[in-house]
Amino acid sequence: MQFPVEDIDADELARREALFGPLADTVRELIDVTIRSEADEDTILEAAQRIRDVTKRLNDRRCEGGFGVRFTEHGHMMTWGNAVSGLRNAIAPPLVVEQAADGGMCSDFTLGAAYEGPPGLVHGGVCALVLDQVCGMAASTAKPNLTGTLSLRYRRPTPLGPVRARARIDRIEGVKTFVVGELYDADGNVTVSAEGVFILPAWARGR
Ligand SMILES: CCCCCCCCCC(=O)SCCNC(=O)CCNC(=O)[C@H](O)C(C)(C)COP(=O)(O)OP(=O)(O)OC[C@H]1O[C@@H](n2cnc3c(N)ncnc32)[C@H](O)[C@@H]1OP(=O)(O)O
Repeated sequence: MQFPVEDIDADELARREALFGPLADTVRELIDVTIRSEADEDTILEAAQRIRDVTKRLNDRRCEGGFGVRFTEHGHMMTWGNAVSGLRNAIAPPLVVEQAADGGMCSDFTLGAAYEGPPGLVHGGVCALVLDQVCGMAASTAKPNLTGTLSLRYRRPTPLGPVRARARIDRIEGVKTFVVGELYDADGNVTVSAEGVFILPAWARGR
């Protein structure tokens, strides 16, 4: 696994964040309105053509593969392509994950129409996606741990709208970190609970 280091200082980092963050925000809005627009046919056809045109321009220069996990020379980690929290990923809700008072991880975010499964409810796979990330981050504060096993119990439906995710380490046994996590709806009810085993992979041991 490669973790490239980019030769950029704090000002250049801030410039790139201010450039690419709003682009992803705009595309995220576009995804939402693509699902929900009731505009007339001409408007939809024109929009599709204009989006094709600008996509072609953006495609002129791009990196190969995914964005990856990159670092600045000062050790700032850029996970900008991450499916859950990536600054440049319009598919990401995106989650801002913070350290909670209990030492675990916590995030408050909103899941709109793009994350729907049953009508008005968050897709079960999206619940798993979010919990994998937040549990993985709780497990990885010191070292990078990958998901080995993630078990979920869907206790009640998760309505689209404001959602909270929490996760904390339950125990550590050798290279295995056991994590528990939950999703909560806007009323504070637990909708999904998770138990995960996160593993320090063989290639990262001793580093
Ligand atoms: C850097 C920033 C991080 C931010 C967090 C991001 C969160 C995102 C989380 C993810 O999405 S990670 C991506 C999804 N996960 C993967 O792609 C993992 C794919 N699987 C692997 O790479 C390897 O199978 C794995 C690293 C999980 C284990 O391989 P190893 O060769 O390191 O395991 P090894 O055979 O040495 O076993 C070590 C211990 O783990 C146990 N183990 C291995 N695989 C397991 C498994 N799948 N589930 C539970 N336990 C497992 C194994 O029994 C053993 O237990 P003991 O120490 O008690 O003997």
